[in-house]
Amino acid sequence: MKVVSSVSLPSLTAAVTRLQRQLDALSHLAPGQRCLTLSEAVEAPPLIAWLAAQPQEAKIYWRGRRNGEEVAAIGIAQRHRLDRMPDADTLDRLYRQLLQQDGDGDLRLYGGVAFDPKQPAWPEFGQAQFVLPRLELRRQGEQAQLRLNLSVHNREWSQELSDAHTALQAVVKAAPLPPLGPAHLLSRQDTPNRARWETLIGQVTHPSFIDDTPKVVLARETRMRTSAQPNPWTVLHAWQLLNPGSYQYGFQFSEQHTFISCSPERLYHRLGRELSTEALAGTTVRGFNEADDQALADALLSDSKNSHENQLVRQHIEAQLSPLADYVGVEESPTILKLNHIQHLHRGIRAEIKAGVSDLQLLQALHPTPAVGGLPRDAAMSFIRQREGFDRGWYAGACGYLGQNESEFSVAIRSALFSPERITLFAGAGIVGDSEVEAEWQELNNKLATVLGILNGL
Ligand SMILES: C=C(O[C@H]1C=CC=C(C(=O)O)[C@@H]1O)C(=O)O
Ligand SMILES: [Mg+2]
Repeated sequence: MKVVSSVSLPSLTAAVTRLQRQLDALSHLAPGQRCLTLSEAVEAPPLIAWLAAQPQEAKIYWRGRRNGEEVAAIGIAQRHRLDRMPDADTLDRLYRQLLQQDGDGDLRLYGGVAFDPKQPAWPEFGQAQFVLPRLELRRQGEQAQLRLNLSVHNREWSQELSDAHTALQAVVKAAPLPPLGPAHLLSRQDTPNRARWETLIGQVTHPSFIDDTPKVVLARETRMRTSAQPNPWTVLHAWQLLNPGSYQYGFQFSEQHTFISCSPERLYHRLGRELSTEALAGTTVRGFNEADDQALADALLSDSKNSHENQLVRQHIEAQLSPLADYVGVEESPTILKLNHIQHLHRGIRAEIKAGVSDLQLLQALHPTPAVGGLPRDAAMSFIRQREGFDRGWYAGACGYLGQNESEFSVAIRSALFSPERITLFAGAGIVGDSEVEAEWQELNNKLATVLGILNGL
């Protein structure tokens, strides 16, 4: 029989006080140790609302697709920002050094890498940025932990203790999320526009191109100006309610710019040497009723263009993982992954990676997959870089966290960047030989429908 504890969890304020006491008792760090985490059980507030209310930068929200774990993190104990993509050896050294610092084995660096290291980086985000947050609220069901991370990376221990005190003192209670409206759309600009899209599809599907480059995922940037800027955390919250089975995350390194995503796509999840990834490509809309919805799903499963889109992703992932793994297994028949407005073809892929293979090797092997880049990777990336007409930045990049025993990354599609002057939305579609201009343009619109619905509700 399960014994239900009658002892209630401490409030956030009480947990902060307890952490302050733990901090007071810490005058030194054990020799050789570089990081330390203090933690307290806590009765979790609504995490996004708590995060939105905090005065401290940076703010990170993460909710994985797997087990409902939710994280809200604030402040920075360590920041690793790369403005140019360093070579693999430098990255590998940095990564191993970071993970060696791990005190309780559960330290996580949250962040992301851009889609294309050869495109100009988004200011504030960089080509890659990972942070060890100062404070993390991790919630799993009713259980939550408030974690305070301390680090002596590039600094004195006494300074670190004093900064940690300041961060604890600045924590405030959750407040209701600011409402979305009222606001209205002032302007909208699509890059590429419809005419340019037609040209690009013509170039990609031309026999002389497609024979060597069977798939290019072309994307569109939609810039919108509204009469009042909605709070990005309120938008993320509304989005997550509509797609509860997707990854949900947000990165705000300063108050100016916030990148949010409600992505259905996993790049990979690694637990020890067990790896789980997927081929997610091929799209149709949802039906108005159950019969309609099933008919659309059946049509998607038997459609040759969409099957081809998915197969190319699957084959590439399998080939990329094989040299790094003792075993790779792929679901032969795709299944349907249903979202609020659209449905996708999905193939689960599992692997047991070889001992010693690092997350950076995995990131380099898997990212970007042909679900967002194309095939062959270099030719498709070069086409996108030269012709698409905007910098993808973190859209279609990889966002998540690195840990010693466990790491997880999502592909940052279905995403939006909030800037002082505008909101930028992104959507892409896999272009293959049988692609049709209008159908692929509609697919972009379908992929934006959920977030546009939220923003139109302003
Ligand atoms: C590139 C995107 O979606 C990818 C993921 C799923 C299905 C896709 C498709 O059917 O084209 C795309 O490959 C995006 O949403 O921006
Ligand atoms: Mg498609």
